[in-house]
Amino acid sequence: MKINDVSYRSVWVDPDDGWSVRIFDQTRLPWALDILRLTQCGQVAHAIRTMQVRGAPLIGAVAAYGLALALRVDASDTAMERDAAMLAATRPTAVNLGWAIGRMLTRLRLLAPADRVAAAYDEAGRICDEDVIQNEAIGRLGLELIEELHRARGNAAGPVNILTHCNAGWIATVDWGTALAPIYMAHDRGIDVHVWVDETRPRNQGASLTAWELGSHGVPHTVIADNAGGHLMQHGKVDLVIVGTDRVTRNGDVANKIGTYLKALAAADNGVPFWVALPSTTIDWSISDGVREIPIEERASAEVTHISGLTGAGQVETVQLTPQGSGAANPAFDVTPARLVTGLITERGRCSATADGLCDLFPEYV
Ligand SMILES: CSC[C@@H](O)[C@@H](O)C(=O)COP(=O)(O)O
Repeated sequence: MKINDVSYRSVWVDPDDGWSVRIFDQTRLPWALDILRLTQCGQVAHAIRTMQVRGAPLIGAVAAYGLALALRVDASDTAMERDAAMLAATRPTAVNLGWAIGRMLTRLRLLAPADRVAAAYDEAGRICDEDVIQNEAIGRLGLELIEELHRARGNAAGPVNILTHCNAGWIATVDWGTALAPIYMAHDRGIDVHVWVDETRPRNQGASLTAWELGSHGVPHTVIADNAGGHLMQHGKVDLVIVGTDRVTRNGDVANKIGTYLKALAAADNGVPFWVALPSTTIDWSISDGVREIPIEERASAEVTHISGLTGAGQVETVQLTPQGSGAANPAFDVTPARLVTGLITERGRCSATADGLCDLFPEYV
């Protein structure tokens, strides 16, 4: 995607030195566009844990480069296995992280230590390139959905109103995004779209990241408090919900940012289609029951008790919202049962959120 007419991916190898890894510091967006240079595996782990990089596909891609950085220091079997396990444990819910590390190890274990660094950069690059191709395909296939809705409503009916939660845009992936890819393509084709952006407490990925992305691309959008979606749906102001996901079970249960489940309930109650966009790297074929089997990340309570923003003087400031002594819990994801999901948009096509639907598209996993 472009920022100020310059094309970027959300992770890349520094072209000047050919080995260090560049990312945007997403904890500074939308207030500052800081590009970080990562030179050590430990820095990559820190970036993932502190959410300088976040979003399921992106943390997998960045962790892959983290392993390449680790191998530059020590490419022995013991060190490689240790560093891979450390990177894989940085965040528990998004399956893309374990998938990317597993794919790296599958290739690297076959090689002598001396051959591992070059192969690791090559494999991490492939993971990134494939992510871009998959997300572009999701964009095209999701665009058909928006076009169908647009045709059914007729041009005079005003914009197609789409609600999204958290940030499943290009900075949550290597490029394009998942939930936002169809929206970018619809907008680029001249379809009148408007996005309701859930603020997505506690870390506000909607208010800060999705709003920034959509604004930078010129897509009309409105930020809403997390609790507003149900009301808007009751009043016919949402035509479609599209969200991303961090892990989908083989029967179509969907883990995504905390609050997604409540949006799915409200959508079901109001007959609003609720679609989930994902690359196949987000499917966990080993589990079926999302509520029982998907590990849900519990993050620091300070993310709930405090909030950051820009002061009138242009400084980023963090302030406390809660009284001293009030405890806070911070489950970072929830699971939307498959029965509440209208369908899944993958790089191979759209399907129902069922084992049959997924297996028809991905027969190699039956
Ligand atoms: C294309 S990204 C899909 C999900 O990763 C996204 O919706 C999400 O929940 C991200 O959570 P985050 O905690 O910001 O990493």
